[in-house]
Order: sequence, then structure tokens, then C-alpha cells
Amino acid sequence: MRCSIERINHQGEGVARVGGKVVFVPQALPGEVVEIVITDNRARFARAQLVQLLEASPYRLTPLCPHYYECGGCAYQHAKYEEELVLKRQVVKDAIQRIAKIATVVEPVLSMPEPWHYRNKVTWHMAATGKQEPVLGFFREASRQLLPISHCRLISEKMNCLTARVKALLPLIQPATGSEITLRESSLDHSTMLIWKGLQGWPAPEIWAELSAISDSVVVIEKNTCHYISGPQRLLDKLGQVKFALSPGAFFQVNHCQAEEMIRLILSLVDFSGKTVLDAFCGVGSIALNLARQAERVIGVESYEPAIHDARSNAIEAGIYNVEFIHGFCERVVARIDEPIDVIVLDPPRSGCKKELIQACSRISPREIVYVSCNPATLARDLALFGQLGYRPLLIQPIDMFPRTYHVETVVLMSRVKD
Ligand SMILES: C[S@@+](CC[C@H](N)C(=O)[O-])C[C@H]1O[C@@H](n2cnc3c(N)ncnc32)[C@H](O)[C@@H]1O
Repeated sequence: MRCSIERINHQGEGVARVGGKVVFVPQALPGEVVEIVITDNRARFARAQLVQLLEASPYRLTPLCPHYYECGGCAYQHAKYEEELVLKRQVVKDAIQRIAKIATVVEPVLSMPEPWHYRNKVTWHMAATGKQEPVLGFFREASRQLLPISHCRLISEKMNCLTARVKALLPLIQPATGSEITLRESSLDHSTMLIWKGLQGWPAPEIWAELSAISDSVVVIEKNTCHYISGPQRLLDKLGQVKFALSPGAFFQVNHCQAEEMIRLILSLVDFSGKTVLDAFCGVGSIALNLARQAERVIGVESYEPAIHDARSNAIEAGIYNVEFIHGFCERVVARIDEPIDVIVLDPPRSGCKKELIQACSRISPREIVYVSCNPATLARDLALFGQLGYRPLLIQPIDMFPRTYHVETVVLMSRVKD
């Protein structure tokens, strides 16, 4: 069946219309004419496989990664980077118009100078395969099926080398199916941390010796408990003007170069001097501590306890004393805040903010809200509610935090409509 690709969806898939039905075609670009076969036919939409490219987009590229068409990680390797940025801007704009019903300007996406090898963290899934050697890789597109991979163009060459060494140890390690090894690399001194989850029994001492020779520190996480095998218990990194010690499970932006851009952007959007700022979903304090140098006072809220401990010690190490870090769920903690707040920064996970949190923010009634989102759909949903409560977006700035994948970060500055 032949069709024309009209646009892109939020997962970077081409969207066509066949006999009135919407059809999603992975790896197809707007303007292309393609031959497809339907692979999944539902009542309201269908999914298809691209079998032949009849008219190619001028932005089409041959993917560099040999695993691209099977791996669930990247979504834009078949497009030139300039086109990826145009399409991501459109995805953000579509979500805000369709879900939030706000017709507004979305700024061009802040691009990365070199959109490869940017990730400072990678999680390899592992499986035991009976008589054959155990394997390590990523999950296939939209499945939990493991695709063996030994090199990824999104992580640094150092992490690719460490991965090769871990892979060589798999016959000795004999990992359980479902276990995973995460590698994290510091952008400050390039030290590394290896985190192993899902052990099957406690490994022999020689396995620890081998892993400790690969990574500067080795940690096992079992049932939410960290066992520190060797090396420092925290990875030391830097963002903006502040150094951060990171617990093995604590969130830290994966793209250091673009995270620096994001911090610079937030600092340029609002004049924080003399203001009290609430940083909801503060993690180890990466935004809060960078703002604290300008603001009068910053309150951070975070539910992951090790991250809040990191945030407190990061503040002390940096000599920053005008911050307070509160452990708890934002939905509950923010509802109890009874002091005046001038600016709220929200940086929630992909699920966005719960309704009660947005209502609590509106009750606090700050003049400005900075919303950092990694999911345009939940961002748009939340902007709609903020709109009903009297906030309107002044600037919507996407940042390409995850080049070659369909993910896009967006920073929105909102202001209160009435005083
Ligand atoms: C996207 S990260 C942002 C972290 C931080 N702002 C940064 O840039 O490093 C979201 C953070 O929110 C935390 N979190 C998730 N749900 C939460 C909730 N309901 N209340 C408080 N923190 C939450 C996570 O543990 C994570 O650290």
C-alpha cells in the first residue's frame, strides 16, 4: 500500500492517512512517499512497516548505528540533525496547541554542537541464554526482548570501552535474566561508577576484583539497599558553578553540555535576586544550588531520600547556606508551605505534575513559575490547568537534551496574569 507522510508524531514516527484512518510509520519522514504494510490494525489507528521508499525526503540520512532499525533507543538517526530539530519543535507546538489549546510561539530548539556521545549514563540489560553465552544489550523497540549490543553512539567512547570489558566478563559473571548494569561517568574528572542490580546469589571475590579493575567504583543495589563494593560511594560531577556528589540511584541530567545550557537559560529568564524560590523535584539540588547564588533563599523538595542527603551535603561543600532541602512528596510538602514564595521551579518526571500540586502552586501564587519538562504531552496538560488558574506562558523553549531519540526537554516561563 502506498501513502504520503504528512507529519511526525511525538515518538518521531511518520503519520499518514489511509482511507481516513491514521497510520503510524516508524522511520518515515514528512514529505516522503512510501510503500507500507499494516502490522497492527486497530479501530482508530493502524501501525505499519515501511517496506519501500518511493520518494525520499531531502533530509533523509543513512543511520550510522547498525542496530538502529531494531533498537528502541534512537528515533531520528534516519534524519539530518537540522530536520530532527525542526520536527521536535513541531512536536512541542502540536502538543501545546492540541492538548493545552494555547496558540503560542514555540522557540527553535536549542541544539547541541555535536549530537553524539553525550550520555553520561547507560543501563545495559542482561540475560542468561541457556547453553550460549549470556548477553548484554538494550530492549528492542516497544518490547522487553533483549537486543545484543556492544557499542552505542549516544554514550562516550570511554563508556563504550568499559562496556566491552564488562561484556568480556559475562561468562564469569553469569548474570541473571532481568539483571542490569548501569555505568555513570563524571563530566568533571571522567571517573566512573558501575551499579549492578538484580544479583542471583553473592558473586565470588574474583568477580568483584575484575569489576573493580574496570570502574573507579562498584556498587550493588539490592532491594533499594546499596552495597558499596569498592571505590568512592558518590560520583563527583559539576553543573553550572556547583560541584555535586551523586548517590548511585540519584537523578542527574544525562547530557552535561545541554544541562549547562538549561541552567544558563533558567538564570537568564528570571531575576532571582532578593527572591524566595521553591525548587520542586530538586534531586541533588542541581537547579536549586545554582539559583541560590542569586536568590535570597531557596527551598528544595525531593522524594528520593539519598538525593536529598546529597543536596544537603552538596550545599555545605559549596558553602551555600541560604537553602533548605525538604524530603517528601511535592504534592504534600508544597501544600503545607505557608511562607511567601516569589518563584516556583518545577522539574517533574515524565508523568508531569499532579493536579493537587498545581493547585498548591496556584494557592502560593508566585509571580513566576519555571516549568522544566521532559514530556511535551504532560507539559501541555499541566499548562492547561495552570492557564485555568491564572498563569500564562511567556516563553516556551525546547532544548535538545536527548539528540537522535524522540525525547525533548522544554523550559517554560509562566507568569501570573493578575496581581
Ligand atoms: C526530572 S528529575 C529532576 C531533578 C533535578 N531538578 C535535576 O535537574 O537534577 C525529577 C526528580 O523528582 C523526584 N520525584 C519524583 N516524583 C516526586 C514527587 N512526587 N515528589 C518529590 N520528588 C519527586 C525524582 O526522584 C527526581 O529526582
